[in-house]
Amino acid sequence: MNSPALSVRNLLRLFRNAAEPEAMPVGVRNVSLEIATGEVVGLIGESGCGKTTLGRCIVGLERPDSGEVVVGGTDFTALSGRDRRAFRRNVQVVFQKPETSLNPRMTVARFVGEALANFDVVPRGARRARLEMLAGLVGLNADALERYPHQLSGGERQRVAIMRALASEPQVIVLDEPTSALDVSVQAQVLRTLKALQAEVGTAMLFISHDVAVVRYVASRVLVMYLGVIVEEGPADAVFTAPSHPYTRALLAAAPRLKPSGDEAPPMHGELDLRAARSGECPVRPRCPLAHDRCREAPPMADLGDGHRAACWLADDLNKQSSEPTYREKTAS
Ligand SMILES: Nc1ncnc2c1ncn2[C@@H]1O[C@H](COP(=O)(O)OP(=O)(O)OP(=O)(O)O)[C@@H](O)[C@H]1O
Repeated sequence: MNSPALSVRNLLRLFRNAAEPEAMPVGVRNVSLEIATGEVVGLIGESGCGKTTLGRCIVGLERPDSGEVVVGGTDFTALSGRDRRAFRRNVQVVFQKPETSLNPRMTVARFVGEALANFDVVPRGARRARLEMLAGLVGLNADALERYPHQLSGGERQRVAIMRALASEPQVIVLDEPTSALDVSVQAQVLRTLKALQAEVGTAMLFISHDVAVVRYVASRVLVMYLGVIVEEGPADAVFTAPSHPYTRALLAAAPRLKPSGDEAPPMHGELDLRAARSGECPVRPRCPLAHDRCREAPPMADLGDGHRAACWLADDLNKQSSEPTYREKTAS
């Protein structure tokens, strides 16, 4: 990879539950990742596994306990005050509900124009042309620029949020479940726009979703998170066609639109439960249908080639097994 647009190193952000002081704290545990310019990386995992916390640390809404978030060579976590605020132009976020970021009293032109002015992106006289260009990029008509949020549909509002995120020409955009609140047909349109944007603007994107089918559509690389750690990562094709961690296999098997018809991927036992996890062990052990004695020791990331890695003692075997034609046919969407 050329020098990455985003490099997260050993990021730690844990929350303790005051009511259960002996339980393992929840959050993000020593996560490292890189995203290249123009790359869309998907982050999948069950609700509560730490996806949003990681995204919030990357965009500076949450301060990590330790670790680095390096964007264009600068460690964002080391900045404070005015430097930190100014640096925000490089890392933008799009949330699930655009209502949480749009200003109901501002037209689209004013709302997005504010970002152009705040970050001094283009001279005042060039702002209107830039707004029209940005509207075109996200698939909005120029007349939408004069509307207020309540005059737009849900899909249009999300396009405005994406437009505002793009306005400051960031190096990285974190999209946290950006299409989960939209109707399925609108979701598809917004996803197509995001894919087109990837080719056009070259911003690095971290696309967070619990919907593995959506991630499969937009991302070229995928990270799978479990209780705050990355348990599998790699090119989307490799992870989706040859999942090599029991958790990834269970996650894909449970996805309505990717479900294999066979029983090659046994489901995880029970719910995500941190109280069952023991430090030093494989975090998935209490729920893993393939758990064995060795899993009392946390497995290292096994290198499966081409950047595909999985933290499981059985990763090589699972990789071979799920690369077999029968499994691949069944998991093809
Ligand atoms: N400010 C906070 N204080 C205490 N606990 C928190 C805080 N923020 C997050 N958590 C806990 O950290 C864990 C991870 O939450 P997070 O929202 O990052 O997960 P997620 O994978 O994004 O889930 P979801 O898809 O439901 O948003 C959860 O157990 C959550 O309750």
